[in-house]
Amino acid sequence: MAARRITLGIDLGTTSVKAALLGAVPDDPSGFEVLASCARAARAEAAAESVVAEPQVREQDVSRILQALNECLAALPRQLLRRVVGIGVSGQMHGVVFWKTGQGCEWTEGGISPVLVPRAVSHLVTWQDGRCSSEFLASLPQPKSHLSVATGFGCATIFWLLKNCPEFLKPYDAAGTIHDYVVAMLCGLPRPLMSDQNAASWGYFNTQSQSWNVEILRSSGFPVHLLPDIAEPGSVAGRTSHVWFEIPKGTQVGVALGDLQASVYSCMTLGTDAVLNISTSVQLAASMPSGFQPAETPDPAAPVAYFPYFDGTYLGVAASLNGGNVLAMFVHMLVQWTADLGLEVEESMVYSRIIQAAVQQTDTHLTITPTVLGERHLPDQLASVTRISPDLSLGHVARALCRGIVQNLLSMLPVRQLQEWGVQRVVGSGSALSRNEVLKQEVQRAFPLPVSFGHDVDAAVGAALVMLRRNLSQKES
Ligand SMILES: Nc1ncnc2c1ncn2[C@@H]1O[C@H](COP(=O)(O)OP(=O)(O)OP(=O)(O)O)[C@@H](O)[C@H]1O
Ligand SMILES: O=C(CO)[C@@H](O)[C@H](O)[C@H](O)[C@H](O)CO
Repeated sequence: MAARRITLGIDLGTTSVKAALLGAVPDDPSGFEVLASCARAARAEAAAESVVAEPQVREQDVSRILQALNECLAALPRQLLRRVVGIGVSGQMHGVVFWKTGQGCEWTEGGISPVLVPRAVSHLVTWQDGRCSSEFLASLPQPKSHLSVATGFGCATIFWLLKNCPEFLKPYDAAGTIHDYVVAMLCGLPRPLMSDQNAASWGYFNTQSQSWNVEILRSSGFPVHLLPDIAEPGSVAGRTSHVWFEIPKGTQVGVALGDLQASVYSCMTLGTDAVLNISTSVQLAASMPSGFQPAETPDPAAPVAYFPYFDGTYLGVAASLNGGNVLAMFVHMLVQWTADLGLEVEESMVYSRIIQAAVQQTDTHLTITPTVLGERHLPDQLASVTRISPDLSLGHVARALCRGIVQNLLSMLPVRQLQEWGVQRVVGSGSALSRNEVLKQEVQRAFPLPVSFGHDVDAAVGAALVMLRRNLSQKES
């Protein structure tokens, strides 16, 4: 009997790194099962001290991300890792990391097998970075793309660095998202490869022609040599250059996906499904009919964006910057206030207490618009709290916060629009949702459509699933 095919999916998220092992199950309607999974908090933001003295800077330490990745791999069953035939990688979109070709990492002995350790690599400037003000963005050339450029987008960050710290860029000759970097390091690629899913998230990329706006960028002095080569998402980027946690040397590694597309891929079973993913941020996405082409020019005021999916198709997406991170800020604030009062409390305990309190408080008049980080289409609109009554219990606040996150998203992409697109069901995904009963209740309350909930390592599952399906179709042809 032929050995069962297993693929590994990795998701390099903003808060955590996740890994999932998938096995093919030909008799099951989904065609796969999750054999094992693992998640590790990266705590990479706290560890990153920026050379840039700007309050809005959001950077992450790449060595912390790789450490979390190594910990995830070490926790997966070795007898399964030995049988992995393909690795799919996804991660936080929009961000940019720089490295020196040939010196981006080192493989060092790590006990069981060699591990990846970053070397000549910058911090990751993430999608949450706010250094590009509205005035700065307005000074940039107009892209030839249907997607507008926002702060935290790779090309905007590079423009900012070029203008404000040109010395910073000098040591580096390669750039990519954090997941492009990991793929390049696993395979020892001489030049990074990037899928259109991630290229579109950097800005100045035309999805119709599948090319960067090279002339527009070059004429503004942009270092175009830093733009990665474009390749199809999930196509083979290369093969692993070392044995890695028992995964054989020479295993195929796919061109990295966006975490949005990977999450959607893991749980959208029908073209009439919408996917609601709540993790650090939150997205509501539905597929556009085949043949759909977005407008030729960007509309920075539009709350819905059209992101490339697979095989020339698009997702219509409301991508809010304010999701699980707003709850995390609230929890962090409570922990800090408690410490200021001379007491100590664990974050995980605060999460479970606020969720419990809000489960008891089934309704509230309190209204919270949770846009603490603004939105890409409304960067200057911050959060607000209204309809405050004397009964301001923890339950009221936590319930209103969860409701606000869902309502804010629906104000960007109303149910009516989903229905016009033919959506008949909503599938919920993401670990902020799967761990929070109140968010689930608010999602069910908000959608007049059937809602089902997936698992909490969805993007990792999606990345593994793309590789599993590609591997099966290669074997069949
Ligand atoms: N103990 C907890 N109970 C409930 N929710 C929690 C708990 N700890 C964290 N969360 C929520 O989970 C969110 C982090 O989710 P997750 O680990 O999926 O992030 P991520 O995958 O790194 O994000 P992304 O995929 O957007 O990059 C936090 O922002 C917080 O809202
Ligand atoms: O949440 C993210 C990273 O943790 C982002 O990659 C989002 O997926 C992204 O901002 C959005 O979905 C598309 O703009």
